[in-house]
Amino acid sequence: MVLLQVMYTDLDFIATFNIEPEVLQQFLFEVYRHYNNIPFHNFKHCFCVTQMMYGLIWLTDLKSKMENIDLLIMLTSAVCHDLDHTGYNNAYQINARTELALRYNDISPLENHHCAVAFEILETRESNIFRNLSSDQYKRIREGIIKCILATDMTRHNEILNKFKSILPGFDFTNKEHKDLLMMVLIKVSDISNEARPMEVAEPWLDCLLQEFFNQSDVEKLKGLPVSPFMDRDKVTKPSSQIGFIRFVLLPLFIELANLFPCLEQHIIDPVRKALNYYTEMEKALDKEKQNRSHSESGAKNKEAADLQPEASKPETQ
Ligand SMILES: Nc1nc2c(ncn2[C@@H]2O[C@@H]3COP(=O)(O)O[C@H]3[C@H]2O)c(=O)[nH]1
Ligand SMILES: [Zn+2]
Repeated sequence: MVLLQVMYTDLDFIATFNIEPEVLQQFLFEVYRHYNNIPFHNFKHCFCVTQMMYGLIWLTDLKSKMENIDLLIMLTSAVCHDLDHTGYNNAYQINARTELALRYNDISPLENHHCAVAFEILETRESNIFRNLSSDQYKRIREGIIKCILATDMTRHNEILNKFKSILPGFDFTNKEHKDLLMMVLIKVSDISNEARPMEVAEPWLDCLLQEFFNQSDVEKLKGLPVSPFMDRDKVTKPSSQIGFIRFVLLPLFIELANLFPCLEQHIIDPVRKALNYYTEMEKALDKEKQNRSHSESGAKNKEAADLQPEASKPETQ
């Protein structure tokens, strides 16, 4: 929590937006309290995503390209983006007809909820870090945070990526539509950036994600609900989960962002390519192990069959 405070201070938010330190502390404490103790979507995930956003802001020198209020929107969106996640994704919410799905009519139920919880925290004066801003500024921040948090729904991934691609050739930091899309891409990149971290950090995060996935699919099986194949413990392995995700989701997104900010190539694309190699090797090793196992199993079966044959029909041994 202290480190998050440092990020707000470091980016000059405290001074620019007149945020009192006790209010920031109270806000961050409320945020902390509203993350659940679940394997993946917990406060540590919130911290990692915020830290990545903070790192990206500095690496791309966004301070010189965007207004401070936009940076405040991005960092606060990262902090709040998974508030009160219960460990069950939107597909589950919709299929199980949970309270959230009913409340939000199946439209990004989780993301709508994360955002609503954020603004509930901000409704309390003691934890409202925006309380010294004008109503126009508050309005702009609210609109921005809603846009950013709702952009983290992965069912909108292609829509957002394609729009971003289409504006990239003439990207203009003074164009609101362009800036909004960049902010959405930045939170998306931060949200799914674990594989850009060192392997010792990334792999345990994958274990946590799979634990949450498997838990969901176990419950879905018990309740007779549809099970997503990428969450099924009988179908998924670590490499099978990561190879497709890195190839078809991470790299295409990260490459577009690096088109705008070439310095990111070394920071986010190189490590992700390394991770892809790592999981490809792991896949090969698993395949080999599987082959060996099936060979030895079929060898054992043959031997069993041979042992069951009558003496006369057994092959001659020398
Ligand atoms: N397979 C895989 N999925 C991921 C990884 N990181 C994030 N995701 C998925 O991307 C989603 C982003 O939004 P959520 O946090 O709701 O849930 C996340 C996961 O479903 C990863 O490293 N591997
Ligand atoms: Zn997240």
